[in-house]
Order: sequence, then C-alpha cells, then structure tokens
Amino acid sequence: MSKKLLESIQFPEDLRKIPREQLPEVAKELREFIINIVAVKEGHLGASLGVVELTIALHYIFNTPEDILVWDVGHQAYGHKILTGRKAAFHTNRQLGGISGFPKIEESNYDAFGTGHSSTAISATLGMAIASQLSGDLTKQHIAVVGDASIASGMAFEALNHAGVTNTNLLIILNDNAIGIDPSVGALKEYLTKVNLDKTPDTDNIFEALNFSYFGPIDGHDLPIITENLEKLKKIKGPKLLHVITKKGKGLQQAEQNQVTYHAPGKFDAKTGEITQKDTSHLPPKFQDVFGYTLVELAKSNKKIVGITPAMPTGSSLKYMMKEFPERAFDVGIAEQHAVTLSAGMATQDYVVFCNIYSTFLQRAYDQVIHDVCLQKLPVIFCLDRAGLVGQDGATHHGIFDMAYLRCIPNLTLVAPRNEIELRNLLYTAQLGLQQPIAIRYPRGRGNILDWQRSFKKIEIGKGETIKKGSEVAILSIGTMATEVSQAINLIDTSRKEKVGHYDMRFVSPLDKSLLHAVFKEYNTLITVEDGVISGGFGSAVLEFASLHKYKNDITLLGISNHFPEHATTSQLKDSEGLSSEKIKEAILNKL
Ligand SMILES: Cc1ncc(C[n+]2csc(CCOP(=O)(O)OP(=O)(O)O)c2C)c(N)n1
Ligand SMILES: CC(=O)[C@@H](O)[C@H](O)COP(=O)(O)O
Ligand SMILES: [Mg+2]
Repeated sequence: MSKKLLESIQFPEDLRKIPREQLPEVAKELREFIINIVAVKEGHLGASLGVVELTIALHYIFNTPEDILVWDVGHQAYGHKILTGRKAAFHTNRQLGGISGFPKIEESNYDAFGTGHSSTAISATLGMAIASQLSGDLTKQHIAVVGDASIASGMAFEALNHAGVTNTNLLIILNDNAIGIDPSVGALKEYLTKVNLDKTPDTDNIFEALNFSYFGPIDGHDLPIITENLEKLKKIKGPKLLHVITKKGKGLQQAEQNQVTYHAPGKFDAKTGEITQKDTSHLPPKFQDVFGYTLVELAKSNKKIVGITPAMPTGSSLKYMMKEFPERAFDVGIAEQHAVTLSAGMATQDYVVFCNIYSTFLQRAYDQVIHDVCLQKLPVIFCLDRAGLVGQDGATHHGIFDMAYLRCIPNLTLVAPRNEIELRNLLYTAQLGLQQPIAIRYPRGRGNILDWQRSFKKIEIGKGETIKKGSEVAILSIGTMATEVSQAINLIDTSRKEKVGHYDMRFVSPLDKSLLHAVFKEYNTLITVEDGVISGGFGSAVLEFASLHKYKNDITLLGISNHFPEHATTSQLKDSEGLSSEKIKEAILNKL
C-alpha cells in the first residue's frame, strides 16, 4: 500500500513540498482523518468538512504563520489544526487536557487569534494588517475566513466599513455555504444567493460598494481553481474579498444531506455516517425543550407572545414555535445586539417578547440590555440557555458570567429555576404580565424530572424555597446547583445530615430578604453554591446582604474562581471547580 500523503505532513512547510496535482489526494485523506476522529470523539463536523480544500489551499499558497490566517468562529478549523502541528493530538480535541475545539492563541503560533464567538475575524485581522502597515511591513498577507451567516453580523459589517477606507493587505475569504447552524437568514443571504446564481449585475456588488476588490464566486472544492485565485490575490494590494462557494458536510453524504444535524452530530459511524442512536425516551427532557414546548403551549392561548432567537432556532428549541407560529417567531441571524433591541421595540408595543439567547452570547449585547431594555423598564423576557458550565466548547462558551453581569442592573429580575417544572412555571409567570424585564437562566442538557408537563403554577417574584431544614450549616443554592447540593447532603451520615439546611434561593435579584434574614438568624455557617463566577455573582450578593445588615456569620462561597475554565465534560469541570456533589459534601463536612 502506498504511503499516505498526510503522513508526511506535520506542518504547512511539508504540505508545500507536495506537487500541486496531488493536493486533491491530500484533501481526501484529510477529510477521512477528520471523519474518523470526530465520529468517535465528537465535535463540530460539517463546517470543517466544507473547508478542507480551502484550508489546504490557504496553507499551500500563503506563507503561514508569517502570513496571518484567522478563522471566524473557529468551529471549521479542524483541518487547519491537523496541518499545523496538531495531527497527533487531534484525538484529544475538546477533551480534558486536550487541544481546544477552536483556534487558541496559546495553543499554536498558527492560531493567530482565538475564536469561538462569531464575526470577530475581520476586525482582528484588520487590526493586524494596520499594525503591519505601521511597522512598515508591506508584504505580509492578512487573511480572515468568514462564513455567510457570520458576515451578516453587526460586528463584521463594522469591520468591513472600516477596512474599505484602508489600504491594508487584507483578504477576506467569504465561505458561503448558505447555512449557519440553521439555514442562513436575511437580505444579505438573499443577495449572496443571487450573486452565486449570477443574477446580480456587477455594479450592484455590495463589497465593491464598500471599496473591496471582489473576486468570485468560485467553487471552493476545486483545488486548482482556489489555488490559482489565491496566487492572483497575493499580488493585489488593498482590501479584497474572495467569494467561495462550499458545501457544509462535503464528502460525507449524510452530513451533506442533513446539514443542521451534522453541524455537531455526536458519535456516528465513520463509514456510513449513521448517527449512533441513543434511546432517549426514558430520559428527562433537555431544558431547551422545556423552553421550546412550553412556549408553544403558552403562545396558543396568549396571542401577544413572540419569540426571538439570534441564529439558534435548533439549539434553543425556538424552532418548535417557528414551526407552529411562523409569523410570531423570528430567527434574526447572528445578531445578538439587534435581537435585544428588537425585543425592546416589540415590548413597547405591548407584545410579550421571549428573547432566547445563550448566556455566553448575551455578553455581546450588554449595552442593549442596560440601555434599551432595563433603563426603560421594558418587560422583555430573556431566556438564557446554556447558563453555567457547558462542557467541551470550553472557555469561549461557558455561561458563567451572567449572574455577575446582570445582577447589578437596576429593574432587572434575575432568576434561575432549579428544575424543569420551575422553568416551565417561570415561563408561565413571565407571560402573565410583568412590569419589568426578567432574565431566566438555565443550563445545557437534561434535568431530572420525567413528568414535567404539569399544570402551570404562578411563582412569586423574589421568593426562594426551603428544601430542607437544619441547625448548623445552611446551604444556599441557585438554579440547578440545587441537585448537586441535595446529592451532597445525601452523602453525609444521618447524624450530621440533620444539621444541614438547604435553601433554593431561586432569585439572584431581587434576593428573598425575609428568607435570608431567617437563615442568618438560625445558622452560624452559610455556604452559597452557584455555577457562575464568584466575583460579583450570587454569593457576592449574599455577602453584600450580610454586610448591610451587619451579620457576622461564617460564609463560604462556592463557585468559579477568577479564571477561565477550559474544555472537558461538565461533570469533570464541576469536579475541578469544586462544584460536584462530592466536593460540595467535603465543603459541608469542613464546617460541621
Ligand atoms: C456571537 C455568536 N453567536 C452565535 C454563535 C453560534 N454559532 C456558532 S457557528 C454558527 C453559525 C455560523 O455560520 P457560518 O458563519 O455560515 O459558518 P458555517 O458553520 O456555515 O461554516 C453560530 C450561529 C456564535 N458562535 N457566536
Ligand atoms: C460553534 C458554536 O458556537 C456552536 O456550534 C456551539 O458549539 C453550539 O453549542 P450547543 O451544542 O450547546 O448548542
Ligand atoms: Mg455558512
């Protein structure tokens, strides 16, 4: 058997030694390599398969890492990682102690800029290109690879607007596969489709109107065509954009045909592409589905309800409402800032707006939350999915800051249900008519309750619940951390267990002051437990309360200390952050 070409490649300099006509064979091997490992280790699949040829061509034609290559989002950079020194480590992708699923500046000098959140690549690359210009380096190339859904985001447009009046060596590769995680949306998507079908006269070219030299569209799976175009572009000065048409999931039939599922399919058969089926019928629901199905239920009787998602209809399960009430559910694309202010606008007109955003992505719309929603006391209902530790996506995606960054905003109610039923009841309560905005945070994954579709009950705003009474140590938990706390208490022997009380505080803002006064008076020792950063979070709120009321109790805060947790399973992460039931038990025993 002939030796595989990929075996000879550790770094792009090895790739560049391979004759150009053999590059399609490298592409075939690289695809197989990605499929074989992702099939077992899981991760993002379709996006990387779609850019195999592009990845090879970029490293072949440009002198990376001297020429700078930035991947937007970075979920498509598996081929890039494999060709830049991480082939042997690729089986550790997204695992504890392994390489990151996204480009990471400290992982390799080929990862010019860390990513995970979308639409940052043009700004970052432009920054590098301007820096090169200032340093007098006029030959270095600066390349940003951006997807069709990501380029429609506000940040990308801001960068295009700036880049167009520079004379930098900036090359944007628009990787247009007409889909994000879900199908791309909006007028720009329609425009790109027209360009692709050659139905737009050149004078209308939107990128040329922004002073870019525009090239394409070209077939992004045809290596001779891509390499030829990149060679040509190397010699052209100033900002330029190459429009490349690719197919997400290219090379794996199932992934090409079912692009949404194969964005990140979990385990699958590398040969057939068949996803390893798990029987989930006996499992409790995912929190996202509790949101999605409950919203449909509520929207049936409350005609004022609308749902908004920035590009995550599948991940958030807003897709159920989009199917049932297409005129009242909106996917606005990767546009978190717009999603928030759009919600504010609709709320002024007395619509009951459920704006569902992953906790980590709401970070991008912080000013809109403060300035457009909370300052005006508009009763937008924020549903923050993926709050807490999310697992293998790692540092860029953990939803661990929301309690700290939202709790300080006046007029905003901040609540974390401890289970599916509470989430359902909070969604119900929120649409009954609130006088101010509310943020409901809940985690990735499943809960514990099978019969969660019970009749609705109103939840009193600002009221916590006593789960278990004790005498010496009170545990104050927020959200689904209640489960770990209950398990921790159950691990303690009966005589000491009785001394431990457990309170689900539910609301981070407003705090349940009467419950807190009672707890501070009954117990000497308090432990707060949260799946968020300690600085400024829920435990900090309890400390502020203690200070204000001059309580001198012993208080310990459990949560995430001042660092960025990496990628690993959520249970591994909970353990390393001191938030597993075992670690919480130890913290309790230390106090007994
Ligand atoms: C700010 C932000 N919002 C949402 C996401 C979630 N997300 C990850 S990939 C993706 C779609 C990207 O689509 P596109 O840019 O077309 O790349 P493709 O997956 O098609 O390669 C989305 C919405 C994100 N990473 N960052
Ligand atoms: C790259 C990205 O941002 C998304 O694909 C993200 O990984 C989705 O996360 P969930 O799997 O939690 O929906
Ligand atoms: Mg796309």
